Amino acid sequence: MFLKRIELQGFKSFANKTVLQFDQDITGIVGPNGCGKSNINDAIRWVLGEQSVKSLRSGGNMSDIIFSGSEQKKKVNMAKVSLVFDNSRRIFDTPFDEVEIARQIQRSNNEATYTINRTPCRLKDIQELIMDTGLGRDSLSIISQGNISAFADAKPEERRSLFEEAAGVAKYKKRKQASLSKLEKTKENLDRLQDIIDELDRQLKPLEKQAEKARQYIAYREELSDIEISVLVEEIESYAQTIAALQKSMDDQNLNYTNDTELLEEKEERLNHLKKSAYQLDSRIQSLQQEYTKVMEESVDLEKQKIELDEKRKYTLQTADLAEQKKTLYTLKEEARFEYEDRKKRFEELDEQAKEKNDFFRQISNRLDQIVQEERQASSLFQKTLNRKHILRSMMESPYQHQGGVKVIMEAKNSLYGIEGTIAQLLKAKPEFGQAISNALGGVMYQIVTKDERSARNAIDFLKRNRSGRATFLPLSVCSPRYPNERQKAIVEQSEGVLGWACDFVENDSRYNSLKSRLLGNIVVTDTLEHANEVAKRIHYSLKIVTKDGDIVHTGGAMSGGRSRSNTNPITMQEEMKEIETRLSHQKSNLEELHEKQREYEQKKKSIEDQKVSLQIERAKIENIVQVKKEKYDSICADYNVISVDSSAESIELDDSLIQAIAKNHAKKDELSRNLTVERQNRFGVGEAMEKLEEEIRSLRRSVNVWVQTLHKQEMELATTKTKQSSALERLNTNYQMTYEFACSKRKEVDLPKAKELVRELRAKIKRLGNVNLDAPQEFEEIKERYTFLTSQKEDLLDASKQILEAIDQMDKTMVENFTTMFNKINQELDGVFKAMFGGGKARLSLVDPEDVLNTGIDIDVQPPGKTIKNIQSFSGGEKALIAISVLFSILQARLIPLCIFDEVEAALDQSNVERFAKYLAHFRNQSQFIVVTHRPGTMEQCDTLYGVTMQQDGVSQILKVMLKDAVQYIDKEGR
Ligand SMILES: Nc1ncnc2c1ncn2[C@@H]1O[C@H](COP(=O)(O)OP(=O)(O)OP(=O)(O)O)[C@@H](O)[C@H]1O
Repeated sequence: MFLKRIELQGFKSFANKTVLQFDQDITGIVGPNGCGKSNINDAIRWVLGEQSVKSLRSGGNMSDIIFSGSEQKKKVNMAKVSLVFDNSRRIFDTPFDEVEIARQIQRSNNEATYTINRTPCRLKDIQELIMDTGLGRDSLSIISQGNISAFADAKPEERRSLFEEAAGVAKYKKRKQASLSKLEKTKENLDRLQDIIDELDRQLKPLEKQAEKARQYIAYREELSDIEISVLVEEIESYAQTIAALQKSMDDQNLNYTNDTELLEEKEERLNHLKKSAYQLDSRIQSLQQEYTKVMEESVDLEKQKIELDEKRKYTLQTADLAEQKKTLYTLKEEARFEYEDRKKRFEELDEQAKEKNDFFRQISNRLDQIVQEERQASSLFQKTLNRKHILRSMMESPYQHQGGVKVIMEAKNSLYGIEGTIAQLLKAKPEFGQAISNALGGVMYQIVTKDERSARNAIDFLKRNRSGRATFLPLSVCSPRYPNERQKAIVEQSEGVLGWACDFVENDSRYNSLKSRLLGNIVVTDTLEHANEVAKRIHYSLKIVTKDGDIVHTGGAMSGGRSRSNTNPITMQEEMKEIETRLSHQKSNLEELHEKQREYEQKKKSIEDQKVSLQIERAKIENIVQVKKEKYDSICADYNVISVDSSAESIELDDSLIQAIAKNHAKKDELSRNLTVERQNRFGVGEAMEKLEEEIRSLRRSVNVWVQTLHKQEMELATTKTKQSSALERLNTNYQMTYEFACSKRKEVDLPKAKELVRELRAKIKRLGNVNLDAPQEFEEIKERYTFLTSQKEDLLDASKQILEAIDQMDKTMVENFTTMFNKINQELDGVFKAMFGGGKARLSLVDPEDVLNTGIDIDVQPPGKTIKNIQSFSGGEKALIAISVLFSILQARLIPLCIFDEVEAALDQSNVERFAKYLAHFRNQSQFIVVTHRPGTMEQCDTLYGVTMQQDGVSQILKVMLKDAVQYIDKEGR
């Protein structure tokens, strides 16, 4: 048997678990009205998926099919029905030999659950399982009295489903439906896709242009950066060379300018001095000249007197007697002697003076040599200090030469965000505390203070990117101040030798107060290391102590100190520079003093030399005169001695006033003349010196002028070059995020003028490109990719819809074929069945629209024996039922239907027709299984087994299995 068993529990009137076993082909279900027979039919349909509450003859809800209770029996809350099929013939498309389909419903949630072979499943699974098996909703396999009459009364289109079910096209129809909705969806998808594709297509064209532009821009930029980096490096280098050369030249010029200016001042001073000397010399010469003129006048007068006297004596010698001659000669002799001795004495005096001058000259020369020596030493010391100043100045200009990272960050400061400066720049030591503060800070002075952590991160990134070394950053945002505790404070401030706290000796912007106090707030400054040790001991080595000299007693007691050869650092530089400036100023004034002395002694030396020469000349002159005077005296002595007369000449009272006056006059004249010569020589020397000086001053003024102009020009050039250099550096930083050092590693050999021209051209090209959307290439690629993807999707969808259409076409063909075949087959059978049922006549099925096999309605043309009416509506109820039964049997003939459930289908037939029906039904024994609900004995007769359904007072249906012979008795008992 196909349907082996039905189990009902809680379903409608079957409150208790009830099992109906089917062992025979035709099973009759009999019983009085209202006992629950049709409920079995309902139960089968319910399990097979019936959803219509109405067709199940129930209330408004599906849960109304659950046994609702009776006067004697309480309602139940669950209904369950299961059907057990024998599937050894594989009527269901499943590999199991037995298939149990069950449905269950709870009153509480009104929800049904399904199982196939006790595995939960969906309603759809059950529908698919029974599809085209002949058990479907629209088949005639489960048929009631109502269906039978409805078939005859139905419109041709409504009848069609029965034939479709018989032809097994339902699955194709369903598949077609699914395909059509799939096609619809595909079409919708296609439309949506097409809209998107159109939109993308609209975007693609302008985006492609933009992308091309962006690519061009990027290519230009890459080319530009390639060249410009090299150009910038070249330029920066050339600027650096120019700057170095300019600075060197300016240093030289400055030195020249300073030297020349100082020289000029000095020379001008000297010129003034010389002018004064010249004036004094002129006055002195004038007064000497006047005196000399006077002495000369006196000399003329005296000479005149002397000539007159000598004339007289000459006359006496010629005319007087010997005694008188002798007297005269005696007078002459004494005068000659006087003159001789007088000149001799003067000669000796001059000699003495010449010697003295020589000694003095030597002394002055020695002193001058000494001064020259001192000047040389002072000058070399000055030069050394000056050199140190230059070194220091270049160190100040580049204080982080040895801290690569710090140097790079400070150079790129302007193009980086939030760089405040180094600790050394922000915390300035007060005078004399540079050493203490710099040692207290140590390496920390090179840390770079940033606004916040983000700026520090940014700067570290910059160093990494450029591989430019390391640096330590101190974000201001994390700087909390540090203070000594009250106890430390009290002890420190009362200790001997304490100068204060390190932060007292620092000047800074108030913004950096917390920075200062964090780094120096609890460092003590003392005057000496001894005091530092004492304080450290008193505070139990809990604070760092630094001496003014920079020695340190660390927390814990470790000590460091000493002095390195050069302890120049950014903090002490300033102080050292000041100290050097002071030293330079002292050394300079010392040098000037020495120069002054040197000049003074040179002048002295020259003057003494002149005097010496003059003395020598005079000495030589006098030496001759002494000789002449001696000869004259000797000659007069000889003349005197020749005269032998005694004239008592020796007793003559000599009047030598004239001769003395003449001698004095001579001496005076000589002295004046000598002095005049010396002074004139001096004056000449001064004049010469003045002229030379004036010439030198003029030339110096010209040089100073040239230095000033050159310096000015060079200053301008330096400023311009520096600006150009920093703008090139800034361009490197801003445009390429590169430091100069990093850029050097990227540099290529370029021909600078050509490269510059190329840079200009590329810039112009970039400018001509106008606004550029740099995201365009990526956007274009993305959209293009999407466009291609969607286009291929569209192709796929088109293919898919083509395939669906083909499948539908194929399904249509199959359906037409199957339907036509089945229709023809049923039609063929119908006439025979009809004849058998009606005992003659004829019947034929026809398609309303044979052209549209898939949708056409179906007409039945019947002509019972002896009747002429053809309109089916005009037949009686029994006839209509018989027609419907004929069609049903025709279908059963045409195809296998494994199970048919007839619920009082023959109710409207008369006895003879019931018998005919029942006999005909018996034909299908061994072919199909029948479950027949009936009240008609004729039908019952043909049943192999009968189930009697009874309902007692409690409103619960019960089953009683009876064999046919018992049934006959049963019928007899009932009297029907
Ligand atoms: N939910 C339900 N709970 C309890 N009883 C129910 C329920 N639904 C229907 N019934 C009962 O089932 C009976 C109707 O059964 P059914 O229609 O199968 O009778 P029948 O034997 O086919 O009658 P007839 O021979 O007149 O066609 C009624 O007595 C009805 O009260």
